[in-house]
Amino acid sequence: MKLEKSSRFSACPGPVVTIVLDGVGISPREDGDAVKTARTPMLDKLMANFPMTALRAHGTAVGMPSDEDMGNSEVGHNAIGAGRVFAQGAKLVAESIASGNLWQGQAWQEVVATAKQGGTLHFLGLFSDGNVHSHIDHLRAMIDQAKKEGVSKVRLHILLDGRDVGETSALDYVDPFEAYLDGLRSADFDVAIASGGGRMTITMDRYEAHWAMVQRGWDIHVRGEGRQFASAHEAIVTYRNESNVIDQDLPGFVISKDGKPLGPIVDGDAVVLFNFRGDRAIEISRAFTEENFTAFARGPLPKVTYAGMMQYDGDTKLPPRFLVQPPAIDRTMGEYLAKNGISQYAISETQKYGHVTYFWNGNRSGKFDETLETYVEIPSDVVPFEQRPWMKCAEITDALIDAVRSGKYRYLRVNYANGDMVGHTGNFEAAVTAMQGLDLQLARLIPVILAANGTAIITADHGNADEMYELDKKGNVTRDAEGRTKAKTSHTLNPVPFVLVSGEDNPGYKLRQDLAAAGLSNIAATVLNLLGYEAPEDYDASLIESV
Ligand SMILES: O=C(O)[C@H](O)COP(=O)(O)O
Ligand SMILES: [Mn+2]
Ligand SMILES: [Mn+2]
Repeated sequence: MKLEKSSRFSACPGPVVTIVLDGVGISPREDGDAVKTARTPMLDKLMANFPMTALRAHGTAVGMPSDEDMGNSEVGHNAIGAGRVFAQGAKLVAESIASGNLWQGQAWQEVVATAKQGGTLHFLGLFSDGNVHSHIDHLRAMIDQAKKEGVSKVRLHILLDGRDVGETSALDYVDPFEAYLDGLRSADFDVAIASGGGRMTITMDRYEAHWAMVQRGWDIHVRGEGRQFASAHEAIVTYRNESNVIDQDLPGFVISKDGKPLGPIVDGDAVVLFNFRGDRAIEISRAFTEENFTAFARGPLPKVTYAGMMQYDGDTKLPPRFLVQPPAIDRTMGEYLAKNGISQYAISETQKYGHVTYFWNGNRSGKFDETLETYVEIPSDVVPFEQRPWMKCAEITDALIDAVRSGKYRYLRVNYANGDMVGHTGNFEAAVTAMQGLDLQLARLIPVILAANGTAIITADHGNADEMYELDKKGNVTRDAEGRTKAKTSHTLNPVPFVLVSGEDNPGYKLRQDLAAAGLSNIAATVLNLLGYEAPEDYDASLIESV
């Protein structure tokens, strides 16, 4: 894994810093664009005065099945870190189902065998077609197949989305699905929704930001302990009437009959977590599989056959049993740098910490080199982010400035969560404030990088805050008769900025103009060139050429 010194590019005399503004895309319109609406004098100045281009960050450019698929943090950071595009979970699972390979795999066969020995087969996961963490079609295919293979009892534990899909769309998924289940149910096939809740209140925490969420999910799905309803539909309607929250924040519920939960998880059952993306699947998978588990009081651990849709962590091999082989992301830029003795620093706050470490390194939670790499996590607030739209961007910047000034690191990277985490709340004013808070930090950080003779790359992993209102099919903001807009909480299909900021008048390179559809996977080669190396042959092209 030796990197060749470049004969075309001289190494940047100071540190190279990649700044990922999570969820900050470039929208073609002004309406509902919190990025343009925000007063961001620093970002504006940088975009106007330094070489800039727009990068594709969605669809096939990041390994998603189609260009209708928005980008997300996993596929975006994977592409940035690996310098190549890998077919991603969404695509691999769909293919594995279409080809039938999934059913041939040992994991599926063990799951089915467990259920056929008298256990219940449970499916747990994000219940939408967002295609970020999961897809409801994969769930359907597995239920159909389980029935075909003679499984007699299936229970579903559904996490309501409202974050990768419309903010109040839960019933658009639940109602047709109940009708589909009605059609499947027979004397020898018993299938029902057993529990659920909003994805941001139960089960799908990430990076250990808030274990209490996972504990609530555990109690609801596994122990059947929670407020009882006759159906998921009833739970959703009741909660919506009681409090004005969007789907992702709906409280958990247990479906019961005569006071008895319909599907607690017990010894001898099989459990499939049908999310393919790992960040929000790891904690609950640990709860199901770790013998010595201390994150919360789990109670007795039911002896189940547990399978993830994928293996979520390539370093810890979690979970050991999984249905589809994850993308084989290898030879990431982080690994190359580590193996060539180049020091690295990565920082974010908890909510995005794994994005600049685990996703960046091809879904591996460890380091390549303990001595050459420093990873810093600033603890995130545990509050709704519309209440703290600045999040931890100032604290991150404090630490990053120290790291740049220390002179210890050749390559640094940071993820600022604001555009994305506040974008997901659907609160336009908060998203504007988030961008303004971020701009203050760029105004502190950039001069420090330039004073160290460094180069900064400002970019993003996908859009979010750039489109805070739902659009119609023609791409115009939807307004009702009173002119009211509908909040959009999900990511966008927009490209993202790539701004190359350096203090040198003649840095010896310029942006290439001949790359037709450059995307996030072109960043890694660019970074290696800026550090004075040629990129590995199979990396996607660099965005710069020497002059
Ligand atoms: O997990 C989430 O919060 C959303 O589904 C996707 O957001 P991210 O891809 O930016 O993390
Ligand atoms: Mn993101
Ligand atoms: Mn996001």
